[in-house]
Amino acid sequence: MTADQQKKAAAIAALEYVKAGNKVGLGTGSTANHFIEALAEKARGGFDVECVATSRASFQLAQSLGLKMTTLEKQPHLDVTVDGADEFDANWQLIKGGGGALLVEKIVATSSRYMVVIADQSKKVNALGRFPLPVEVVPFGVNATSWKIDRALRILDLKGKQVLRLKDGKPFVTDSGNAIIDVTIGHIPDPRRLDNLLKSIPGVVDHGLFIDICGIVLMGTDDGVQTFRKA
Ligand SMILES: O=C[C@H](O)[C@H](O)[C@H](O)COP(=O)(O)O
Repeated sequence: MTADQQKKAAAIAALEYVKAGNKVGLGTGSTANHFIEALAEKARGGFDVECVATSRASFQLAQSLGLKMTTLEKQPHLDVTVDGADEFDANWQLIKGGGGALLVEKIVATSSRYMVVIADQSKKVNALGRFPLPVEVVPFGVNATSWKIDRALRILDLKGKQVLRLKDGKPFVTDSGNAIIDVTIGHIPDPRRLDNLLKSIPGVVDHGLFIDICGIVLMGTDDGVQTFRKA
């Protein structure tokens, strides 16, 4: 199976976690797109759900496929969010934000009774940190914020190589109007502590560590979809 086929298999398996009448958070990215397509197909058959998207791209896709859309303002409590991830570990901790949607994804996921992550098997890691950690920052004072990120890493005896994310040669702008600094760290021994330290920096809006947010991971493999579920 290709990685994309694994993503699709996981996305289809996630349909089982959505019940008729549910308010559903729709993730962002190539894996989440498979889920949006699968859910839209089910909805065309009369399955009634209302969805909140985590990005403009997901909103457009979902709407174009006929899914009934709402907003978190109108529906602040969702039943389930289904989203992809850049990495997940054995404790259901994640790194997300490769597509730049981490802030809204985290708001939507934490407004849901539970979050289901769908992934191909390349996303499973022994320890978080192989994927550069996306940190969403306010554009004002970005160099000062970057220095404070460095200081936070040093407190944990970590070093990180920071790169301002670009798109078409210009700073990438998130749906919320912020910039992203991608921080290559390597093995993150204490993601929870890093989460707290980064969140305490003025100028950091949020970051891609999703700690204690996800309870179920569905991973596509060559032998079918494997379920990792928190007890
Ligand atoms: O910002 C983007 C999201 O966090 C994505 O869910 C994540 O990057 C995984 O994307 P993909 O499913 O395309 O690998």
